[in-house]
Amino acid sequence: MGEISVKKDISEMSLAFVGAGKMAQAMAKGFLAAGVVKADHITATAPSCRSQDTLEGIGCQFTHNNKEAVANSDIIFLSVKPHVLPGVLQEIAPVVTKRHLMVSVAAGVPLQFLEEKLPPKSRVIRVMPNTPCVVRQGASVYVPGSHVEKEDSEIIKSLLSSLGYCSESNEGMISAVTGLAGSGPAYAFTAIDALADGGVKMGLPRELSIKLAAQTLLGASKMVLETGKHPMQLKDDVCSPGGTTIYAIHKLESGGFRNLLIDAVEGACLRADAIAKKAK
Ligand SMILES: NC(=O)C1=CN([C@@H]2O[C@H](COP(=O)(O)OP(=O)(O)OC[C@H]3O[C@@H](n4cnc5c(N)ncnc54)[C@H](OP(=O)(O)O)[C@@H]3O)[C@@H](O)[C@H]2O)C=CC1
Ligand SMILES: O=C(O)[C@@H]1CCC=N1
Repeated sequence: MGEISVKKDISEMSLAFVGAGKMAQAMAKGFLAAGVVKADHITATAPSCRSQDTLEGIGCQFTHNNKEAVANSDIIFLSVKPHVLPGVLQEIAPVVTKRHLMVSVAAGVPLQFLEEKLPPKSRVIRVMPNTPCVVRQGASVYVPGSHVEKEDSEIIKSLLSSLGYCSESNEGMISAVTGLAGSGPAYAFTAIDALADGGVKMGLPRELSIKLAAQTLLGASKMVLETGKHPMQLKDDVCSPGGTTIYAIHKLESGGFRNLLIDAVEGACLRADAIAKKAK
């Protein structure tokens, strides 16, 4: 996680999450764990009280009033579901000013749509984060809108880097990023659960199975990131000739394991594209 020097003091800035659900909570908790933002500088909004205890429990403010939260904050994370976003943009547009840096995490909602629904020249950035932000192991990209200044991008890069890996991207890539990294944790959780089932089937206790499965994926991921070796070379290093692993790999290949993962990324990517078309 590289440190970035930003002239404005981010720790003095106030953040609002419009939408206080799973993604907002993951980011808010990650920011607090990283110590980049003060808890009492974060406000989250939602129509119900579902998330209130969690947000207040970590020292953040919670309100049902979107306009007030936006008016009193510098950086606004639009963290409602994509189909809810048009109504929210219409509601908050009257209080959005030059002060505000608007950051949408909504899958599939294009920058042009966001910019058109907000006052002219609004500074808008599109971000695709993922839930491992909560443990500061997120993988995010951001795409600056047409009226974003260099320092705005630096602020977002600095904030997102505190939550894990982050890079600037272009909007043409963001659906694919969504299919791979935005949705990706769900594939990994499913893989961990299935591996744990395998352990249980072969006689291991459930708790040990889940730990072994999760730590195995964590260790393998770290090896890819830290050795710089190609994943298939690392796979070959585990496969002893005539040993156990190549028998398992044969089973995976027979079942179309790689095809399924490629299809999964493609499916989520195409869904993000379909959401984008609806927003136009
Ligand atoms: N979950 C993920 O892994 C990821 C999600 N995203 C994006 O993040 C966004 C949020 O997703 P997620 O957190 O999963 O969804 P959740 O359903 O967990 O959260 C949505 C939040 O929006 C609130 N909300 C609903 N209507 C309004 C409104 N009119 N004004 C203010 N808040 C409102 C909900 O309140 P209430 O609880 O009262 O209904 C809830 O707090 C989506 O656009 C998604 O595409 C992006 C990357 C990853
Ligand atoms: O499933 C979704 O639509 C959101 C966006 C990426 C991850 N979760």
